[in-house]
Amino acid sequence: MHRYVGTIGLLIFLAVAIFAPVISTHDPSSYDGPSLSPPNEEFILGTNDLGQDLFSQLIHSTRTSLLVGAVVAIISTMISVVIGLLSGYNRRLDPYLMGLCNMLLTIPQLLIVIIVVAFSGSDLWNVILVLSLLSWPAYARIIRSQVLSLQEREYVKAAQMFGAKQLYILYKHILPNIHPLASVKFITTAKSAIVAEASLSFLGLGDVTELSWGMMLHYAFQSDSIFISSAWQWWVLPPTLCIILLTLCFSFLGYKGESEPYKQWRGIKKQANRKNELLYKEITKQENNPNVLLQVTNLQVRYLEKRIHQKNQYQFEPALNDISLTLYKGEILTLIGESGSGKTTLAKAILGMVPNAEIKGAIYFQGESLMDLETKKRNQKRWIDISIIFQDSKQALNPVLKIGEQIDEVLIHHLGMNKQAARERTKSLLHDVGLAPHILTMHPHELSGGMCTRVVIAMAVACEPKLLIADEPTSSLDAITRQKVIELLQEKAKQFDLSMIFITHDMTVVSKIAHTVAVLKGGQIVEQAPVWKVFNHPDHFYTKKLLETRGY
Ligand SMILES: Nc1ncnc2c1ncn2[C@@H]1O[C@H](COP(=O)(O)OP(=O)(O)OP(=O)(O)O)[C@@H](O)[C@H]1O
Repeated sequence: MHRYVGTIGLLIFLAVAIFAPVISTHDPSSYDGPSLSPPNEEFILGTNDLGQDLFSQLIHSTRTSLLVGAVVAIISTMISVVIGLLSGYNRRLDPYLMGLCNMLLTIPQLLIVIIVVAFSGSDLWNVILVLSLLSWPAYARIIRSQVLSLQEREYVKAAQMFGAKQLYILYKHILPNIHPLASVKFITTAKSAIVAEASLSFLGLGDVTELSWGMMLHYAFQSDSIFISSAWQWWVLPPTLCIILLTLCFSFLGYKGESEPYKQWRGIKKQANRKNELLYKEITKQENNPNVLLQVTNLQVRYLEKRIHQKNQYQFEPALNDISLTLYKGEILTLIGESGSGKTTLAKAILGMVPNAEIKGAIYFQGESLMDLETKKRNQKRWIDISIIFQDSKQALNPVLKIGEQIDEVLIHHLGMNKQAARERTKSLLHDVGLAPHILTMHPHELSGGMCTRVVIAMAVACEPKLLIADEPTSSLDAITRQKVIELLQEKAKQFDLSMIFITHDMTVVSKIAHTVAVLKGGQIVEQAPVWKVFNHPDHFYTKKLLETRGY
């Protein structure tokens, strides 16, 4: 909607600029009327102190503002993109180009513009050139960072490895990712160039041979009559409003409003919340079993992004459908199923970590409804009551913090320990997971994948939670390390009377660690049973197929 308003507004301004000679009723520079005439039939917006028609001046000024905005935006965006690309690609040129950027960024720009225009003459093209040359550095830096980061992405590396030419990579992978930045740069620069030109003209530094809204304001404020008569209403207000409206049109153009699917989505979420309320009431009526740790009832999760568009209607496909499961204290439940069956979504839904999704159903933890909790309270449960270990342990650790600091942070923030006590406990936690004390001062990139998994396990059990959710923690480990990590988790489960939801594709791991197994297929649990039953007498044909393909 905002974009439509912006585009229509800009098109109107553009049409006015193009057809200015046709729309205007007088020659804007001729002295056709009486001095300071109020609006009347002949002079729609009245006249200025020299008897010139203000309406015609206003219409012709649109050309100057649009010209300045468009040309400055084009030149400045092009310079930003070229300098950003050169700097990102060429390591030799980079320090010089970035040095220039930094220098230009530290100089007060308005002052420079005023000095340069004052000395070089206030010709409109001088103003355009100065504004263009001073407004590129900030975005050139942003584009350079983007180029540097894109060059490290897997898909760019893969393209380089299969021998793709630099131009191909630039066209196919780099430019499409820079395009949104360049669009934003264009819009913001056009907006500020229009305001800058108007300000310069207002200060008397504009081109006196070109009509502009700023120049109209400059002449208006030079005339004493503006302060003692009502002439300001037709001399000052219209150009001021035009500047505001044109910049607003650019702002609207750059504003990314709520998309159509999102609007439908909000309606769906509202309905879900109402249904959830009814379900909670029903469940809370039921008696609580003290041995039940986690109770998931009729859980349905639909992602905003997982949708199909049919007959002008968006349909959001469920990633999880009607999931119900019970986890008892001390139980280790493994979740198995093919890729995309919803295992990770279930883990994240329990922790409330799927923000862009509609969630129906109920999740009770120790008799308390997790979905009823405010986000802050639910987040507080993380680490203390429920911990999660993600698939890629290295990614879960902060690369710029030392391992010791990361574990200390959990203990200090969640258990309120002082620094010294936290450090002692961190040492003992690392010892428990079989890591030497010198790990404390190392960064994640200095550790192997298996060591990172151990660190994450140490963090996950640091606050002695009741439930640990482990999402394929062993998938990237070799057989021996995998075995060690499994034993470690079993030991921790015993030590802290921990219940666990363990997600894995590995049947050997299931057979070693699980008490019960839940088999997920297409977002639904097709079978849930004790591990011996699943391995010996699976009920569902999908479970049988899954076991057969894994050689069981
Ligand atoms: N952020 C998301 N936005 C939209 N759809 C998503 C998102 N995350 C997951 N999905 C979809 O939800 C479904 C379940 O995904 P999920 O990651 O839970 O599967 P999984 O069983 O954990 O897979 P894997 O074993 O490969 O990790 C998939 O169809 C996936 O496309």
